[in-house]
Amino acid sequence: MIPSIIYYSSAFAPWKETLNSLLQDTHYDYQWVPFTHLSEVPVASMTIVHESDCGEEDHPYMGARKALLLVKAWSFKRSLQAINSGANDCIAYDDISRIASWVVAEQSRSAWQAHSLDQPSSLQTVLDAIPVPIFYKDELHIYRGCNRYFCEFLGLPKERIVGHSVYDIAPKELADVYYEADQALLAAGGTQVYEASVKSANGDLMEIEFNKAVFYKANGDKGGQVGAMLNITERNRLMRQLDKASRTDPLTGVGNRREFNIAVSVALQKARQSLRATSLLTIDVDHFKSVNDVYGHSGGDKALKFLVNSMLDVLPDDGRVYRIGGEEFYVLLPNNDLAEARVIAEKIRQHIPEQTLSLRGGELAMTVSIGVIQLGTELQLEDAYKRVDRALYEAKATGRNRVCLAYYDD
Ligand SMILES: Nc1nc2c(ncn2[C@@H]2O[C@H](COP(=O)(O)OP(=O)(O)OP(=O)(O)O)[C@@H](O)[C@H]2O)c(=O)[nH]1
Repeated sequence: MIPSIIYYSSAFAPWKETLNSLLQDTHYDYQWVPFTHLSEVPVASMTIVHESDCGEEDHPYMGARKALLLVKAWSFKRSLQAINSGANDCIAYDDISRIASWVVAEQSRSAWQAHSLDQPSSLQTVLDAIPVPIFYKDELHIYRGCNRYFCEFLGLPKERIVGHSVYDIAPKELADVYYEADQALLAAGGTQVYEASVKSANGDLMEIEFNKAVFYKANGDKGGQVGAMLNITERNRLMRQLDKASRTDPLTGVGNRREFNIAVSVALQKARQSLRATSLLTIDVDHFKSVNDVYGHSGGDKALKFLVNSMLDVLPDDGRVYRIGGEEFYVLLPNNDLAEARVIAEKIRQHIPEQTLSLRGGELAMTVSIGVIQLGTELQLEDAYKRVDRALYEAKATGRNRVCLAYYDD
């Protein structure tokens, strides 16, 4: 017969021989192994630990090691406290006959458990068929089951997971985080959904959506929690890609009106905090229709891209260009007042005609008309857009290739 191993902590050593002689009357063989810290003891072992050898940091390890806690002064309250902390049972250290019956009962229970774990269940087959890592833990945070994908995700065989605490399968820093989250969910009950970055067994960093729920025993007590880990890395990547596309002008690569609306709101908020002024230029290409007429639509497209690059040449580092309409652009200057914005607008106006683009059919040089306004609060934005449009119209009406300023007092 294979001897059953009993792990024991040092303060119990003087009582070991007395217990051993009692156990000799049973039909079992026992092997004794001393330990100094519970984490050294293999999971699912029979463990006898004296309270003087056990601190609070050992509690997460107790449940997975079927720890019998021996106490100096036994009371029902003390026993309950120990069991709630993860101990399998709690007995007075000198109550040797009770300790002996615990050892025998535990040994026979383990044999039954091992037997039932070997039996495949239909629930396990269902879990294994779901292509998402799934696990369940009892109220002491011990893994009681998981599916094939959970094992693959962790890169561990099932025997290394089931019956183990999170401290047995994850580094302590991570285990502390999981343990705390599990405790919070168990205390609150119900369900919990959150996203976290997790490293899989092959080292890939994945974005995971954890869906967890507390389950209850037949008597209504909390039994533990189940968790499913949805890999949302690809979904999030696509969402980020879609979001970027929805804010970008595909022709020129600069932001569109949607991106501008977000940017102007952020700029005004920052400007209020830093007491800096923010200004806006609205820029429209002069006689752009004739560019299309002469060089064709694709020539016009090239001209628009070229124009954006020419504007960027002379913008301050924090200035941003947005394409608002066909050949109309906004330039947001988050740290410039009206006077500074006017200087920048003039630079753009002069710089653009100096740039020539070679197109099939000839060399193209363009001019632009520009309206300039210093922005007020977010509430005044609609009014500001109207006013700066009027300034642009004035630039067009008074000969084009001009900069006109907009004010609030007209
Ligand atoms: N190639 C090209 N042309 C565009 C695009 N979007 C708008 N347009 C053209 O831009 C031209 C705008 O013409 P108008 O609004 O009449 O203005 P304009 O000719 O620039 O004249 P002013 O603004 O009055 O100086 C039209 O011919 C549009 O077809 C685009 O994405 N690509």
